[in-house]
Amino acid sequence: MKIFSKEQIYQGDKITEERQELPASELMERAGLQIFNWMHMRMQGAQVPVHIFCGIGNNGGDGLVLARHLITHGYNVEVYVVNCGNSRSDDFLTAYDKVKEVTKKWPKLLKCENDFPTFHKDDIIVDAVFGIGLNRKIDDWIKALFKHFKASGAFTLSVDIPSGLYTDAPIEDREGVVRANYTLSFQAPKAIFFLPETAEYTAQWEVIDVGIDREFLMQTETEFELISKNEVIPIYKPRERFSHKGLFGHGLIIGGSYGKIGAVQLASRSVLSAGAGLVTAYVPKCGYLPIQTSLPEAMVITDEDEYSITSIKFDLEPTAIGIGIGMGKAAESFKVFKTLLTSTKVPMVIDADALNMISENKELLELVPENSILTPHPKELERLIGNWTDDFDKLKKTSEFSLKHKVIVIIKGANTITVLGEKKFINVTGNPGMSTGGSGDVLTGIITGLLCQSYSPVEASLFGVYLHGRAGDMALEEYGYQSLLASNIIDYMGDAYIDLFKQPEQPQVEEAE
Ligand SMILES: NC(=O)C1=CN([C@@H]2O[C@H](COP(=O)(O)OP(=O)(O)OC[C@H]3O[C@@H](n4cnc5c(N)ncnc54)[C@H](O)[C@@H]3O)[C@@H](O)[C@H]2O)[C@H](O)CC1
Ligand SMILES: [K+]
Repeated sequence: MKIFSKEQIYQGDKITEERQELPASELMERAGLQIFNWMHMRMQGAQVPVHIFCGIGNNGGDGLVLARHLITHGYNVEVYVVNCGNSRSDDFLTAYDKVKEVTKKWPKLLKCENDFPTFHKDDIIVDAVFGIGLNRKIDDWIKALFKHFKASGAFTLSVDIPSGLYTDAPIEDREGVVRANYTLSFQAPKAIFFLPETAEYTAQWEVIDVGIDREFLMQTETEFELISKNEVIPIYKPRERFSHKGLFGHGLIIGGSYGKIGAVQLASRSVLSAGAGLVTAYVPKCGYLPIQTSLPEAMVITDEDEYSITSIKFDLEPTAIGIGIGMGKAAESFKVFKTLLTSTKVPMVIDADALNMISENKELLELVPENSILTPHPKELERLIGNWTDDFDKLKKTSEFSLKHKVIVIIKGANTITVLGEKKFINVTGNPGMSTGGSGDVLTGIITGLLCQSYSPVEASLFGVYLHGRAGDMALEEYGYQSLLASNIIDYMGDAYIDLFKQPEQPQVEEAE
């Protein structure tokens, strides 16, 4: 799913109004009605007090349209206009007049803290103060209002985005942002719902379709894209009936050192669970027995050294290589890694200590083959690209790094982001149970396994990250957040594949009018 920028959203509105020949404020009418439908379906006429806080722009206008529908359907509604400026938008004013047509109880004007209403924790707050149009720091009394929302403990529903967030810039003051229990966002989610510094402001989100011009939506290229099942199904390569293991490639996992052989076992097993035909583990001698006994499906080649990798010599032709897991940074390991970078022609996933070796010897970057996949967690990323001031700065620097060195960077985290030049793909699967030792080794193995089956490096990255997270989500149901182990993620890879083609269960609730 595409994630549009603020400028693209405004442009989409304009194009839609022209092409569909819509009267002014029709999109706002659609937006407000859809939010009403969402609430009405859940509330079924319940008389819970609903407090709607409207700004003076179009986000506020959406709140006013919602208020009108709730009032005409007999809900218990209080409407407030948060008087944050003088320039009310035209559509806001139209929506305001229409509210006055349906009730004698006019919206209350809030100008300062003394005007704040009190509410109960069982009430509902609708936050329609600021949408994507926020363009400067908010006043202190509005910040106090948002703190007042939070202190009440009432369920807070944000319209489009939690007020106080910018769509394309970091937060200025963390207390000046509404904490939404739910956000109903128009046409597409916003990137800030997924970035580490801003995701916490909305516990859940849903997209509301306001009927923006389809052609515009299809043809507009976006910087961000959300990767969920719909996006990976077209990537999936089905198996032919008469296939054999020779068609699915031979993965080579290079890594391990004394005490860190398990990482290679996990990655090698993941290569096979992702569907590669064969896997070979290249480990120091001390890894021979553990891998042979714990993973009979794998072949093992050992280094000359007992404890670490000192010479990478093999006479097989791997289809893809995953390197760095548990490898350590011994001087000899560095030398052979450098040699491998110059000699290898097959696609490569570079992880863990291989990334750290690159960070400590930046000249290695010149040798990294084009389209290699780098899989850093945030600390490893910082060592690679330097520190950043905020999420936006981090993504900008990662894009520059990706463009300069022609590599794909997978920033691992709660919403793993795959960066390919300017483009950023945000993954939706995965859960905090996966923050456990070995989880990254599994990801490296899965992506290597997909590269073996002729998925392109971008496809393997997106599909691999998705499958890894999905398998983790399915494993969570059995093991729970605390007990989930990296090997459980591998156990659920089969289910993650099968789940790709399962139809979601249809909700049994009838739509309200
Ligand atoms: N396709 C869609 O997504 C649709 C979205 N809609 C809604 O419209 C808003 C965007 O509306 P806009 O009027 O451009 O901006 P806002 O309502 O977010 O408010 C801006 C408003 O407030 C002023 N302002 C900005 N920053 C501050 C500040 N710090 N302090 C005080 N005042 C501030 C600014 O000058 C404006 O006057 C979008 O989010 C949706 O909710 C459409 O209704 C339907 C189509
Ligand atoms: K809002």
